[in-house]
Amino acid sequence: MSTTAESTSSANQTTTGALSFANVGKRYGEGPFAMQGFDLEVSPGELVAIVGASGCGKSTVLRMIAGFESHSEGEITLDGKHVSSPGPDRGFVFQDYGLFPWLTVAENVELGPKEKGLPRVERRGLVEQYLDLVGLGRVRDKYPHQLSGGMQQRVAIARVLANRPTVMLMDEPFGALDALTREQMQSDLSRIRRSVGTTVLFVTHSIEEAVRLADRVVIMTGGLSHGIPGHIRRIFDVTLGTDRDPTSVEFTDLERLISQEVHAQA
Ligand SMILES: Nc1ncnc2c1ncn2[C@@H]1O[C@H](COP(=O)(O)OP(=O)(O)OP(=O)(O)O)[C@@H](O)[C@H]1O
Repeated sequence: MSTTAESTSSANQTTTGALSFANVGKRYGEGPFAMQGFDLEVSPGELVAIVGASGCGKSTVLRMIAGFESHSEGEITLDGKHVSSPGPDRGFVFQDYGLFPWLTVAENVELGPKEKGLPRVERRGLVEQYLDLVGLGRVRDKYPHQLSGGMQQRVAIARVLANRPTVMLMDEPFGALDALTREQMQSDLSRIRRSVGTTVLFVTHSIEEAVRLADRVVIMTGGLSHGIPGHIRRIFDVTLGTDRDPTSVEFTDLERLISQEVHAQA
């Protein structure tokens, strides 16, 4: 079982999970554009972090890829296919975990494969594989309320990965965690995504978190409260390698540059 999933994953690393936004804009109802002119190409297996002031449209971008929201103009494609509704090729990790409290950890992770109609033995294999990957094999029979916040978020990640998505969308996933747990989750996410090869779009308010995790950092600015649609201000490549030291000069220099851009006038 694990061999099958791993070979699918390595295929992901080179072939699937290419996201493209071409001149994408979003209006809620008949209101003004909340965001507009969003152009971005994301390569398979890339982790792109989106930062920017509150209300510039970061979550809107994720929700449009997820298919939770329609886009009003432009085009979004995943591996060349137009994105218009939710699908198992895109998994969403929310800040508040979104686990079903009446299901055990294993049952939560098994949900997606069950919906897909996979046979029981294959489902169990996936549950084991992804709970092991997030380090939670031992709590498979517990309920979400019996776990810490960090553990619940790990279950949420395993639940998404068990669907073997090509893209994982993460909206402030570690925002509710204490600093130590958050750091641990960041290094776990780096390890996990290297292992599964899924493309990741990651929204965060923490510039340090973005620099720790991302291949590129997209800075958004503007938004309805500024009177102009949210848009991309600048994109930074992060070329700090895999073992990033937040106290290094290179790290703090980049963090400072990004912070200046985020806090500049819209
Ligand atoms: N369902 C909705 N209906 C109407 N307006 C909305 C809706 N969802 C978001 N908006 C508006 O769209 C704009 C962008 O919201 P969005 O949540 O994408 O911003 P954000 O950058 O993620 O903000 P935050 O960092 O605070 O989460 C905001 O002005 C928000 O009020």
